[in-house]
Amino acid sequence: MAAMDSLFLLFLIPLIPLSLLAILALIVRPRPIKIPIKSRHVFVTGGSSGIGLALAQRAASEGARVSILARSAEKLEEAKKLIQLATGVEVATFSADVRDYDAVSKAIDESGPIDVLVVNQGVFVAKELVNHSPEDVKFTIDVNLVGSFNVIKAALPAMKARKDRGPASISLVSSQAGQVGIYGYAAYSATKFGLQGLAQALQQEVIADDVHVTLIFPPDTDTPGFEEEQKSRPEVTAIIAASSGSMKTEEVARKAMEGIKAGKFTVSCNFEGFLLSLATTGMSPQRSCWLAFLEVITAGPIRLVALFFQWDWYKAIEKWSKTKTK
Ligand SMILES: NC(=O)C1=CN([C@@H]2O[C@H](COP(=O)(O)OP(=O)(O)OC[C@H]3O[C@@H](n4cnc5c(N)ncnc54)[C@H](OP(=O)(O)O)[C@@H]3O)[C@@H](O)[C@H]2O)C=CC1
Ligand SMILES: CCCCCCCCCCCCCCCC(=O)[C@@H](N)CO
Repeated sequence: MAAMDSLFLLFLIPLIPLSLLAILALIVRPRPIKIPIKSRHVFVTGGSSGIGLALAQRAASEGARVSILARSAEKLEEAKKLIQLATGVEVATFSADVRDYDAVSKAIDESGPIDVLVVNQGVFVAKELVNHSPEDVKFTIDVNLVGSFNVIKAALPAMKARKDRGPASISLVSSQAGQVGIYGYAAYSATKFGLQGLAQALQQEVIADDVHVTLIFPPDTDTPGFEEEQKSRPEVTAIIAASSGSMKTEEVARKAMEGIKAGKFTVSCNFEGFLLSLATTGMSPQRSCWLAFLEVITAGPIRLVALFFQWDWYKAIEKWSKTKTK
């Protein structure tokens, strides 16, 4: 009898995860979606350098019509030549500052209705807040956060008005420093955390128009912007950021494009980034029942892992501040 009972229990055990998975498959929202790239209009802000340039080139090579926007006309021209050389595709360039709503709006209207909007422009200087001038803090917020609002607001009416053109996408390039606050990134992290709120609210507002929002979270990436940042980055910022290693620009663009096409809300770029996304998923939408399953069963343990990371980082900060005050 006892043997029968334990056999029965043995059959019952797998039923628990299986029914959880079945429930999640029923309830995850929004529903999974695929975003086509070929023959569509992809518009990339900050498309003249680094991650944005790599994304624009990737979209062109996949058969999209591509527009790029940035401030410097020279850098835009260079990027245009580079993409043409690599893919044979001629991209449209728009010189505008994302802080200037009218200029952004004019460029977007000129470019024609957008199917896939990639909001990627960003500035970053790693500096302790005490050493950061109020002007620089405001500049970071204006370009990274207010600029993103400007771009999306300017593109939204035409994106919502599309008829029979398939699912559209608005993706935003955040940062792993937009999932966890990091020493030296008070202003920068604040702007990238801001994108999370913008993206979550926006997804609810545009789902009925078949527009799908994606947030991309790269680690340190070997772009021209990063090269510049490294010249003055506090040592402890570099130590903490090293927990997630660094990636090649093309690799980040490949991950980002895969995520956009798969219609994911959250896109992590490496293994540490995947852990970070599990740890910080909170109230964000999840389209995949498999990932939802993983989020539910790892919720407790991943918090423990996060606390170990914090332990390690605070040790580094303590050690570093001692050597500094000596
Ligand atoms: N590199 C990294 O380590 C990481 C980067 N990121 C994020 O990825 C994004 C791209 O970064 P990355 O490729 O490194 O940066 P780059 O500095 O290499 O390129 C930035 C791009 O944004 C444009 N840009 C900057 N300011 C403005 C503005 N006010 N108006 C319009 N365009 C502007 C630049 O052109 P121009 O100057 O001519 O305007 C350029 O095309 C950023 O949002 C960044 O925060 C996230 C994680 C890691
Ligand atoms: C639960 C476990 C979590 C484990 C991993 C945590 C690792 C976090 C590292 C954060 C690195 C931030 C890099 C910012 C890059 C960036 O945006 C700058 N280069 C400026 O552009």
